[in-house]
Amino acid sequence: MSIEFSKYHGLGNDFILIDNRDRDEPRLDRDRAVKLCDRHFGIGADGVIFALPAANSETDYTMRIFNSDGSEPEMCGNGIRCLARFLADLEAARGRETPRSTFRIHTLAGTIVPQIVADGQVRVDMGVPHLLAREIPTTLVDAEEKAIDRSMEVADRQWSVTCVSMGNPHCITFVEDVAAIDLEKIGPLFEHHPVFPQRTNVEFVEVVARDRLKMRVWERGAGITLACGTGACATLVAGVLTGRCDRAATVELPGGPLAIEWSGGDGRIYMTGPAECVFTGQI
Ligand SMILES: N[C@@H](CCC[C@H](N)C(=O)O)C(=O)O
Repeated sequence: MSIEFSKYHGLGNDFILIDNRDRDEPRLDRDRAVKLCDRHFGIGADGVIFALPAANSETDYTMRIFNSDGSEPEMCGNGIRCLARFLADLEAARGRETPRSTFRIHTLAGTIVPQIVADGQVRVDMGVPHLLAREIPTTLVDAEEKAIDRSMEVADRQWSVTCVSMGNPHCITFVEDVAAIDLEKIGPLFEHHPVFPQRTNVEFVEVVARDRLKMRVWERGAGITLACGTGACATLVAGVLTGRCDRAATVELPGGPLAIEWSGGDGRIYMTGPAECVFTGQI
């Protein structure tokens, strides 16, 4: 069996994209996805994304994603920008008369709407953030409480953390110097900490200015990545909730910047950033 794939990245957060529009189940199982993500023995990627048929009449397509460890997250911000470009490319190749620039994508985190804008960047309506402990989920505070600037112990040290769900869980810590964090060591300890029953993504953030945040991430199921879209959104929310930043800011990641805005009107988060095709091939 041969399967066509495309490799895309959003600020170096890279994915193998599979056209899965002819069937409801992913064409590859999790074990195969893990092998393909391997950077030495496979294609190399942070995850595999499947473009599936619409789940209902309110959406155009469905996105499913496997992390490089084979687990399935609810959402992926950089991934959904890549998916939008991939779908636009597929529709253009099929000669669709009026190529779409906006897609309503069904995800495990609800409907997410990416839009390809004039300069080729993708602006995504990421929905509203969830803050209650049971929604993250975390047992750091009571189920109906919010974990904002709460203390937790990791590696014999107290960290002040804020927890935000963008459909997937994030634990954000503001630090003086983000470069000084030993992410390789500390990241997995947060990810697997017993207060996060579904594990967590963890972001370390330095406030450069009220509209500029520098962030490094350890992703659940993928480890250190060059960028995390949902993580950048969660970071801005944590910054606003703790009075550290404005509602619109640039989040600088190792792979480049993302523009994030938390609307004071509808409470939704908007993320704008690039997505590029690197190469295509056949498995
Ligand atoms: N890189 C992503 C997030 C991918 C999912 C994450 N690893 C998880 O398990 O929640 C992004 O850009 O948002």
